[in-house]
Amino acid sequence: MAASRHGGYTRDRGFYLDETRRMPYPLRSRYQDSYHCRRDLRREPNGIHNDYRNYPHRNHSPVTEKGALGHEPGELSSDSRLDEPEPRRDDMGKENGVPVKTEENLTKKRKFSPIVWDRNEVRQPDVGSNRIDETGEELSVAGTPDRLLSQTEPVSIEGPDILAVSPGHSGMDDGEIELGQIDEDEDSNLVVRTITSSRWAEDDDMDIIAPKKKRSISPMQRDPDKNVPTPESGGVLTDGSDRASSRPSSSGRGERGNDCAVVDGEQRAEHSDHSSQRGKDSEFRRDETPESAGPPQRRINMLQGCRSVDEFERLNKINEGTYGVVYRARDKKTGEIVALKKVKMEKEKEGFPMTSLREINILLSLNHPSIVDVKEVVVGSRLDSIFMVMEYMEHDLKGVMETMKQPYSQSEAKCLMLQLLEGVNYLHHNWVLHRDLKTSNLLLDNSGNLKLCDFGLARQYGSPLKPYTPLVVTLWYRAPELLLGAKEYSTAIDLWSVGCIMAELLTKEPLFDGGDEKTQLNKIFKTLGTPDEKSWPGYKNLPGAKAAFANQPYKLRENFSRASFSGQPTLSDAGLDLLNKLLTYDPEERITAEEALKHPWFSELPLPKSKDFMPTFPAHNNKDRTVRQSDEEP
Ligand SMILES: Nc1ncnc2c1ncn2[C@@H]1O[C@H](COP(=O)(O)OP(=O)(O)OP(=O)(O)O)[C@@H](O)[C@H]1O
Repeated sequence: MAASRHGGYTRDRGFYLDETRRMPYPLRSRYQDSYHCRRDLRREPNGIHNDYRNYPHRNHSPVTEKGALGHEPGELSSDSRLDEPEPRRDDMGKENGVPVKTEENLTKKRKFSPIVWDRNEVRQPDVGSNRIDETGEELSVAGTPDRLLSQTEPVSIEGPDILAVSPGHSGMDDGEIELGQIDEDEDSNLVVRTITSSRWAEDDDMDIIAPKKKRSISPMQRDPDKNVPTPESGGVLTDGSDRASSRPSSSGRGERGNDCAVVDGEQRAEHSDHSSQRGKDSEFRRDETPESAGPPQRRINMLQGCRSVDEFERLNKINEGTYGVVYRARDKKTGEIVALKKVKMEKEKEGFPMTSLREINILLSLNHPSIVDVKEVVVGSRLDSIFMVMEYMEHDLKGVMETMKQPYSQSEAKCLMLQLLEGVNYLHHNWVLHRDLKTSNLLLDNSGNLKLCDFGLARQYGSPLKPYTPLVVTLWYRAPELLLGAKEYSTAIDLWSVGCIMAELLTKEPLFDGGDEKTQLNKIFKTLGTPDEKSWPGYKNLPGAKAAFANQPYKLRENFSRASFSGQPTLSDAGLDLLNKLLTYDPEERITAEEALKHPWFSELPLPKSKDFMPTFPAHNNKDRTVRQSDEEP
């Protein structure tokens, strides 16, 4: 496969990255110390990557007279973004001795993100049989042969070691979180990984989590050609020193303990302080995002010592999705209102559902204001059910838009889009594809915060590459490459969904609301024009492109031609440009989240509305009513 804008993998060179920015933070910090370090990485004295200076708001000129330039109430003032003292820059273009991103080296930077592709041939192990691992220990393999391909395939949880989840990293790949999963390395050696062999798990931690069965696999699986650790190869931890340095901050994070959820109080406090501070600030400041602080290091022993769900008073059912029922609940001890997502287990005969395990692991490893926070995992009173305790958000975007009379204005849409893109950018920088971005998976609170939820389809990606199903992403938000059966896909699929969401914010109508895949494609082509080899090189080779589609012209502009409620155009030319870039057919050419955040639409008038001035909505269905057992389990 040739080099790609969104990633690269060749048989000869294996998976390669041109920039360490695509690596999970611990990986990145390690690489920044090595010769792989890129010139354009800004590195703070504490080793944390920080690229806030490229935040779009920083580039536009100050507005001196608020309101005179047509600001809507609550729009961000440019002045406030220029308050921070500029660091000293020396002759070599370094700030405080650190190379700095400049327009020049930014444009030179190659844009790579790892690509995910399907492999047609997957050698499957004898499932159900036991295997001998490298240590000579017999390992039991649970699950079914096609579990690597299945999103919903449950795996059995067996033994004390696999009750432990060590999610304190951004780079948990399936090989690590899927218990008892067989992984296939480049040399076709089958390796059984357990959760405790996560690349962030330290030996001593493993002793605590799994004192009886310590299964060792090589913690550093390297790309065979480049000798480079990759997310899916599970490699970061080569030795103790690497381990130490791979953690963005070792201070107090991931302290071991016997509690179910060992969350460092200081870090948690930092996060909530941070969130509330962000709520107060009327601007987005890239330098404040926890992205720069790296993912938290948390460790959960899922069943041992977990709090019981009885410690929460269930107030009302919020919603029921495919994978779980979500309740609003009150922590009896602290009085805190939380969301409890009950993991659906009824249909799972063979153990804990994979999607839920994946969601819990991924959410626990992430830490960003635009990603819903999972506080802990609790168990049902009969120990037969699992609940995720999440921060409570009053609304989801889908519900809110159903009640709105008018669509969001441009400045409101910009406020939401920035938060959405920040979240997606954070995910992609941490090698996570969400794969199910849609309005019902975007939570809103009455302080103007937007957060991504539902990571049931999310997964880590990287190398060695594994087969991923194209049947991801709810139809309306599904990228054309998935609809046309592309065998490889990457971060670009999430950006397509973001484009659909952007259009929906501004029109209040789903952009492409097909009832089946063919209709969905037809609706896309009707608006964006039918793709061809010129607009999308390689299009003709896609399995679905063999079908004859009528030749349609491009007419996206028409969707936004009418004036908005406020008399302004629903979408400016710059806004249309961003939308076009998000809805670009060729995934290689589709804009990345990082690029989108710098798009001029965000810095032109009307400026993004401050969160403080975003519309609020009455909480629906929130009349406190304790949910009885009969409500919960019919
Ligand atoms: N933390 C939260 N606070 C408030 N409401 C929430 C929260 N998490 C989820 N919800 C509500 O529950 C709904 C379903 O949640 P979620 O999408 O996580 O479940 P799911 O079973 O994975 O859904 P899906 O069928 O979309 O896959 C959301 O659309 C939202 O309305």
